[in-house]
Amino acid sequence: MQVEEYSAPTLQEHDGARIGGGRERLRASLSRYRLYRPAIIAACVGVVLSIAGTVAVGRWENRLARTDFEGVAEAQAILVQNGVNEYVSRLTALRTRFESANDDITRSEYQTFSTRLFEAHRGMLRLAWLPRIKRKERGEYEAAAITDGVPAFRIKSYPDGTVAPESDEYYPVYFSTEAKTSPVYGLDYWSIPDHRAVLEQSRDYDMIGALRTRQNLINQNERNNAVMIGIPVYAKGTSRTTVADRRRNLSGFIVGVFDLPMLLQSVRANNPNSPALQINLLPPERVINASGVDPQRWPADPNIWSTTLRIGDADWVFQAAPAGGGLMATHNRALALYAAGIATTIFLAVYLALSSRNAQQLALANRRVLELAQTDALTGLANRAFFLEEMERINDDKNGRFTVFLLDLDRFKNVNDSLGHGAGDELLMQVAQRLRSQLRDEDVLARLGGDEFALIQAGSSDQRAAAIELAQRITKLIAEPFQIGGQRVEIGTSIGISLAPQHGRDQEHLLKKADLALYRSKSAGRSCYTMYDDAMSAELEARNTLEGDLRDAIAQCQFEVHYQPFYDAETRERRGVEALVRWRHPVKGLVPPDKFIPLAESTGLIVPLGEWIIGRVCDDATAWPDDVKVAVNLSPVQFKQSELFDVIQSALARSGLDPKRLEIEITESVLLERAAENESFIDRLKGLGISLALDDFGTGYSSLRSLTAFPFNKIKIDKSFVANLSVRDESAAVISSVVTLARGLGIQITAEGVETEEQLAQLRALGVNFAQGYLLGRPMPVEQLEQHLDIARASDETDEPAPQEEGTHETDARSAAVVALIPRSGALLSLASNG
Ligand SMILES: Nc1nc2c(ncn2[C@@H]2O[C@@H]3COP(=O)(O)O[C@H]4[C@@H](O)[C@H](n5cnc6c(=O)[nH]c(N)nc65)O[C@@H]4COP(=O)(O)O[C@H]3[C@H]2O)c(=O)[nH]1
Repeated sequence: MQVEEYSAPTLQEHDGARIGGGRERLRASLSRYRLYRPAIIAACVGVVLSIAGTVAVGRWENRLARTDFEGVAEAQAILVQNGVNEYVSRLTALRTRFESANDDITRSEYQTFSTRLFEAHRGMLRLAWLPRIKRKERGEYEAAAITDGVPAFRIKSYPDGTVAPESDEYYPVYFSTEAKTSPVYGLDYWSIPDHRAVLEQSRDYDMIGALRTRQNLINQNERNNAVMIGIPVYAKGTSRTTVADRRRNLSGFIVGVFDLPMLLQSVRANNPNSPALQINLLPPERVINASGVDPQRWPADPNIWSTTLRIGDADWVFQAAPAGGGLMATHNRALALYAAGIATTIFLAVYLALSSRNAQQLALANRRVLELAQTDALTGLANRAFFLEEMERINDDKNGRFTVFLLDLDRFKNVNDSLGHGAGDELLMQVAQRLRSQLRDEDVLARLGGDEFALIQAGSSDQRAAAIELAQRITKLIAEPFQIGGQRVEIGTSIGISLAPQHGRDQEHLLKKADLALYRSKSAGRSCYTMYDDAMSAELEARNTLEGDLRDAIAQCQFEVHYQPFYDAETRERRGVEALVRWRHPVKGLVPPDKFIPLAESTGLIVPLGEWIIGRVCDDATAWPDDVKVAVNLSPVQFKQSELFDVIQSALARSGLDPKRLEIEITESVLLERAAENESFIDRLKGLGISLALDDFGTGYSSLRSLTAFPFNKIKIDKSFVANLSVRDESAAVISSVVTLARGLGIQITAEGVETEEQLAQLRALGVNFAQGYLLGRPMPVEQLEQHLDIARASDETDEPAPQEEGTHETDARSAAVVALIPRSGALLSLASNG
């Protein structure tokens, strides 16, 4: 990872889908319509049904009302007919009276008789006697009337009321129920054309004539809706057989005027429960229209009911209409039904709308829960669960051809550790965005957790080529620098690929194989991709077998600790030994640590194994002379165990080994994590008197910062530097600088892997403190070492060959050969001399 200052950070926007506003709005409207469709349909159906119901009930109500109305109108017509009949019968009674008495009736008799008739009938306006006055009788009559108390009685003409001109005969109002001062007295009905026509007809045919009077005659207060009935009176005892008889013998007319509204009022007063009607009475003149319909008898208005009334000798038209203008019944039921229908509709529509909305909200909530369950919260990608489901779904498709990629970010941990988790999160989001940009819609991208991503590439014609092409693109894209919080960050990605159906169909196999390939990419140096092949499975199988064996080995104590001595580079005096573990495999023989330590570390088995080693080493070392120090390697995995300090302390306590004789060797990678915890752990170790060595210096990170940050007592220069001493001048230069630096810090230096005298001489010249290597002694079992030490002590006088490591790799003969060679190297001599 490289971290540099970056001045203008620009974070790319999340590449969410953007759809045109118009389409979006249309889609929103459609989905709203779909949501509320049941409510809308219910509302429409409800309104239609309400209207239909209202119309039907309205019609039914109308029919009812019409029937009611017709019944009432008919009853009123009967009542009016009765009233008219009664009225006419009274006029007829008056005629009888006149015809029996003839001229003998005096004004006062008339007054008495007619007032009785008049009072009994409220609709009557006037009852009058129109005598037939011949020209020569005029003066006599006028004088008699005045004598009777009618002031200034004169026979008058209609319409201006002036004195009537000379005529053969007159029919003036002579007797009347009016007050004697009324101007009606003397009015000649013969001068009123329509009155005269009716009267002439009634005279000629001895019938009761009737006339609808529409104009005020004399009295301005006279009502318009009046009916005049005229009855001819013939002279007593005269013939009335022919028209001529009747014309000749006519002595006058009884004229009655009754007011129609008043008559109806009186009818209604006698029937208070009858509903109000507007009633019209039309005279018998018939007007037939073009279609042959009598508009009076059969009016177009359906609200008018009509019948005929017999008045006098003619049929009059009686018309009745509801007083309010419409039919009598209101549409209460229809309105109530309409109101109830609309209210029910509204209720139902609102209920359905709310239910739909609730259902939608529930569905949305469910979908959100499902989404959350399927989505990685940080990146918004699919999560592991969804990814597995998708694989299964695609697997179910018989023709499913797809490629599985597993991706692991390289150096992501360093970003997290150095820039913080916020930066780590931001980096993951940007990685997700870059990956997404490389995929098609049908591909599936997921974050499985941490810095692990996975994707399914949908099948294409050349699956393998397409997979490689995509892997190359992704590797290149992720290797490009990121800008995180104003800083430039460089990482990489390792990819493992498996193909379906070639490498299997079910998700378990495909993921396992992609994982194996990923493992290979990582061990191959990262930032690369690997496609699965069957050899990887074989390797895995071997590894699994080894893991099983390793577990058994720990249980069955198949391990041994061998010791390799190290010496003072200058004097070649022994200084101590390094403990190096070996596995005595029942079948494979002695297995070196680099074949099982990494596996023990990845499986966590290193923890119990390491605990055993420390105990073993402490126990062994207590038997050795005090000047022999013992160094133990600690794995980074052990270092993370919080119990490690207690393990070391109790091993020391149990064995009684002086902590000053114990040296802990760690590699620099241990120090890169958990700096604070490491510092306190190291302080506690040093507090006990244990010394600390930095192993494999020159490989890996080799940061000088570690040297100054932690209180190392020793640096162990890696054997690769020593091997290169004679080949590359830089190696000597590096060792020289480290020696200078270490001296300045008060740290001692051990050179590992010293195999030749030349190397030893060079190292000595460079100022290295200690030397360790095959030249001086290979790792060896404890008995051999102890024997060697004893021998060494005992052989102060006798030459002894340098001790050799035993093992299945070396035959006894070979060991003997090596032993035979050692004295020629001179190492034994120095051991012996310094023993
Ligand atoms: N070519 C060459 N090699 C030489 C020479 N002198 C010593 N060596 C080898 O160099 C390795 C030194 O150990 P190391 O760097 O700590 O490297 C060790 C150490 O990292 C690890 N290891 C060994 N024992 C333990 C242990 O008990 N615990 C832990 N955690 N790691 C251990 O395994 C590594 C390998 O151990 P070994 O196979 O024993 O290999 C040993 C040793 O046999 C030489 O002149 N030439």
